[in-house]
Amino acid sequence: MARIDLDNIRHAYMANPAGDEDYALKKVHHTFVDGGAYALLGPSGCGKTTLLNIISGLLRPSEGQILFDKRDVTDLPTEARNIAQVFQFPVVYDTMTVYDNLAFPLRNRGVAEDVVDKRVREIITMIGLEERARRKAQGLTADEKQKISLGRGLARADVNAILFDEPLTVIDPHMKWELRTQLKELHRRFGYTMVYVTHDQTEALTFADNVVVMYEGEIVQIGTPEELFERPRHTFVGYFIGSPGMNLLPAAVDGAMVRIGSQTLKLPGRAGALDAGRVELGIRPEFVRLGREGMPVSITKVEDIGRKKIVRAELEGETIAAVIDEDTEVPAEPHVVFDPARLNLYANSWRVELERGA
Ligand SMILES: Nc1ncnc2c1ncn2[C@@H]1O[C@H](COP(=O)(O)OP(=O)(O)OP(=O)(O)O)[C@@H](O)[C@H]1O
Repeated sequence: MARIDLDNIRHAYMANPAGDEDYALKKVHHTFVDGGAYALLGPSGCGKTTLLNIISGLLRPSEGQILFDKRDVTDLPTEARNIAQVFQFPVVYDTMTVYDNLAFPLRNRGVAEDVVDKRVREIITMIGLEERARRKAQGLTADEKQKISLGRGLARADVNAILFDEPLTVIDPHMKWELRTQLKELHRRFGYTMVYVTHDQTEALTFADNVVVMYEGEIVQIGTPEELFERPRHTFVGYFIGSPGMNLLPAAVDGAMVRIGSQTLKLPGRAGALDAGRVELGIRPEFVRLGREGMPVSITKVEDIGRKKIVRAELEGETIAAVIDEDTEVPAEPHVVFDPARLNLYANSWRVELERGA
């Protein structure tokens, strides 16, 4: 498998792009390490497929270079990049059996038949199609056909990378979970470099060690699920990851103190000089404590979500959410306290590193 370097990539679909807004990818400069499992996560239109197509060679970037193990492949077509791809909808040979479909990429490379057989049997078990092995793909359900596509993508161990573009869209919800778990297990066993496009945060967070969050043509953060939860680098990551997303409140900051409306709180460190612009305080709903002390709020809604409750409230004219245990009582005169260690500060949407020990 290979390390993939995206070296100052930009892409515009239009001729003669002028400003940043004309680029579907504004600037991407990142490395996918050899053997890493990455999920590209973001809302529709943020540039995930564009980036994946640049890696696979379906698209040549307007600017920048793409390197596989430090070798420039920017001008190489897909066939010359030695990658496996799994798309959103099944790509199978209807007249071939399930077994032959899975064997195809291996036989194509002249792999010995006994090796082919061992590998195909392994994959057929993984995708749960043992009983269909000798049947023609024609007549199988869309779900089963997509499992074959997925299996074909995993058949060869000598590819540089395996790229997945929303591969589980047509798979039923229960099987989705199972296939995701198996993909993760295969990654652990064989150390593939995998890039997996999805707009579903559960899918991204359960599949990948590293989640690449994209927003408006940029990578705003690459991190483990924990990092994205605890230290979102950008306000978009804060509210896109998590359910409900991070509370973001307009704020004014002075050293280690931050003001929201008439309330003043202490930050876990000092903020250096900030450029003028929008300053926001971020706190995850899980770290908002509801009780009789702290900042007064008025409650607008309480939703039961099983073992927890989501409380929606107004604080200093802003709407916030708190996630509390189901048996926590909502007091008559409610107040909230923010866990000071969990406060994040944002200037113009980007996280401000606080100077600790101040
Ligand atoms: N062939 C194309 N020609 C012109 N514009 C395009 C083309 N393909 C994509 N775009 C535009 O580029 C931007 C990024 O699209 P892209 O398909 O990469 O996003 P995405 O994150 O994969 O979205 P989705 O999840 O909906 O597939 C969008 O504004 C889209 O309209």
